[in-house]
Amino acid sequence: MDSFDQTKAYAAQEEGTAFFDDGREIELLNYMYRCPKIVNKIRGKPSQVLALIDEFARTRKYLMNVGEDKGRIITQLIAKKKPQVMVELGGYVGYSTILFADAVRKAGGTRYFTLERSPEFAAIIMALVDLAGLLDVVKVVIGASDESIMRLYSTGELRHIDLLFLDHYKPAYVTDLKLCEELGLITVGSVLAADNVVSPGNPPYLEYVRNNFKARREKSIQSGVSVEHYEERFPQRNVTMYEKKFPAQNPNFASIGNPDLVYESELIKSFEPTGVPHVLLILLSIVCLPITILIVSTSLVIITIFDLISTPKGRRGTKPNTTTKTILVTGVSMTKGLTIARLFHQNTPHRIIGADTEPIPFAFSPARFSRSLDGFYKLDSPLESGKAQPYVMSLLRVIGKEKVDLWISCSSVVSAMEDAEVARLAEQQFGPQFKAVQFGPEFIRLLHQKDRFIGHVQKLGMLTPETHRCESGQEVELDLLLSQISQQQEKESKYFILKSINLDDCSRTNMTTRLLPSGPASPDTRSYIASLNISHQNPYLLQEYIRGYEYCTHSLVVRGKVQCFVACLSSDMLMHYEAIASSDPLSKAMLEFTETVVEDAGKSFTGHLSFDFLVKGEDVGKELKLYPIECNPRIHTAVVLFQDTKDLVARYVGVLQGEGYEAEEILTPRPGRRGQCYYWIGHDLVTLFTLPLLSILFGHRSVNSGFEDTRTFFGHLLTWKDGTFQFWDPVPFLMLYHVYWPMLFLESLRKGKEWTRINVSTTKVFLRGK
Ligand SMILES: C[S@@+](CC[C@H](N)C(=O)[O-])C[C@H]1O[C@@H](n2cnc3c(N)ncnc32)[C@H](O)[C@@H]1O
Repeated sequence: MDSFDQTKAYAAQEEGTAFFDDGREIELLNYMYRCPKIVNKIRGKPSQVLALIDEFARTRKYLMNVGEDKGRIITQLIAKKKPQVMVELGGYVGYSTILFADAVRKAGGTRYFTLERSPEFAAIIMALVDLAGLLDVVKVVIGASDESIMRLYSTGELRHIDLLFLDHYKPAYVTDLKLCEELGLITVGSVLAADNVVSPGNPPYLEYVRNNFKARREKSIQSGVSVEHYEERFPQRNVTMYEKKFPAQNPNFASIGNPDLVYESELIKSFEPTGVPHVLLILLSIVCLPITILIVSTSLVIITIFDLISTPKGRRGTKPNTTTKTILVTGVSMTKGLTIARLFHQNTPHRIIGADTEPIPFAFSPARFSRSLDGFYKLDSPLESGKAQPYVMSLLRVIGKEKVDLWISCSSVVSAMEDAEVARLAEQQFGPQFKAVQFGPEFIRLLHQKDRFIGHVQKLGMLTPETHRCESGQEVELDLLLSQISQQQEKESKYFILKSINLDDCSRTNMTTRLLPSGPASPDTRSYIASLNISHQNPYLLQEYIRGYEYCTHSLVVRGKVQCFVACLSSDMLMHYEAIASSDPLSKAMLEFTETVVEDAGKSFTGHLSFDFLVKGEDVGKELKLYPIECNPRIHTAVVLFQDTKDLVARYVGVLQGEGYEAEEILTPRPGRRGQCYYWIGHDLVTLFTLPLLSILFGHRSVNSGFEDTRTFFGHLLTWKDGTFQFWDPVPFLMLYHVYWPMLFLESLRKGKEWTRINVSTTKVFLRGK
């Protein structure tokens, strides 16, 4: 972001409410018209009218205008989105009206509505808009915003809003937005720009536009169509700001909004989890270090005493005998791998070897320090070298050197194909005594790629979202059109999203998705499609957008039989996992789907398998419809739900035993002492504790809403289970938060990169270059 030019600063904003409506607006009007020569010079020239308003605000009195800096962000948005119709809530003296209406006209737009409650201010807007020569596009609408919206809608003057700028009474942002949604003025493709949502803050607005479909649906069911008041969630000064001028600011219309609309949101100048400065996170790690040391040393002392007084159960020091096997677990830096290694350590006499890549020197894998491992190997990363060979070779070397009997592959998406190749090569090289929990290359090729997987599910005769593989922008447009023609009988119109087929999970997080309506592509849709550079080398999947909850599953398959299974609500961003009861019809339906895929694959199918589904019809009495959207033929973090299920190891050991040893009954997670909810404290500490606290401190959030998050944080701390911390094996936790992450943050600081997303459970950080 460019730095702010101090010479352009407005006069300081006066304390209290006396920074507007004290005669200064009329003073401004006189200032603008004080000299006929100046008036003639600036008439019809919006930029010069704005320059004179800026001059007044700099040299005379402060004005609560959007200003040059923030104004530029919106004019750039206008140039990009080219709205035909733009609406502004809160016009004041017309600064933003002139700036944006000029930009809209230049971008080919035809109408700019500015809604201003004060008749005096509205009169000033009219006078200045006239001076700027913009009366042909601008319509000044006097009255409370919701009444004006309703009137413009019912008279037919306003049918659709392409761009909505919210800059009026903060508690009315959500109620007005909902009204626009319900009236169909805001639809898919509409763009919202809201001022002051970060500072002084507008939590209800941010919450509303950022809620996913599920949260919006729940919220809309809870609040129904009652008139919502958000005043208590704002600092007093935001609520009373216009009190003198408009004593009552209650919403006049109860609106449910349109819960089916999901917004993409972007914060400019933010205090959000995404991109929290590395320094802050390093500081947090330092501040928490004494507490972690206290907890870890206490558990170490207790374990040592316990080990001394009890008959040693551990296998360290005991000589391996013929029944002791060597188990290799890859991906042990991630919670999923560590969970498997720990379960083996606690419940079998076998030797456990861990292996994983380490992104930079000194960012030691936390698993190196786990009591569960008898050895650790660093693998060459396929990401760093850009080649599969070094990774494959390093893994084969470990298998050979350690004479591994069973390899449990828990690696991540970046080595999906490589792991399958290692399994094939190792079976050839080390003979039938070597076994792997890893599907072979033929299965990975079928399931890993999104389009092949959907095709395969269709072949099995199961439901899928409408999906098209597209190798050019024209193909996308044609498919959107054909879809509309084929669905003319249906009441509901379909929306689509575009997913890159080549992108892996890491790149996917940086991808912005847009909802595309079926039918002829609008210029906006067309330019979005063009921006993706879809080609034969860069194919995309045009997939029907299913409005529903997203679920994921995890299963272990041995020789074509499902051995363990769990389903939960997708929680990629929240990092909270809670199992759905195996008796739940939804869980049963997902298991049935899994079994159909597994059965089709036959007896050579051994590995971890997980699916992502979107689900429609969960309401009582409706037909449940599962739409598989992706298959991940590898272990899922949801395996953490098996942390207290010791029978799981027997299912893995079954791989070493011959055919016929597979259990008939499918294992589901056994609830631990703290139930079946897992979280990662590092994630919650930042998102639910530190950031809300900082936001309150900087006045970005009201105390009430900030404390709501803090309460949730303590609730998790007391009743949920951390994915990494185990009392008998506490050092990986210490290393994760006080060595691994700080090293990674220091490295990204050195490289000048910002992070966009952190996954504490998989120890992955996604960076964006500056
Ligand atoms: C921050 S100022 C707008 C500044 C303006 N957008 C600009 O940048 O030049 C907020 C304006 O919203 C108006 N306002 C407050 N409550 C309103 C409501 N319910 N409906 C319409 N306007 C309202 C106030 O009178 C004030 O003029």
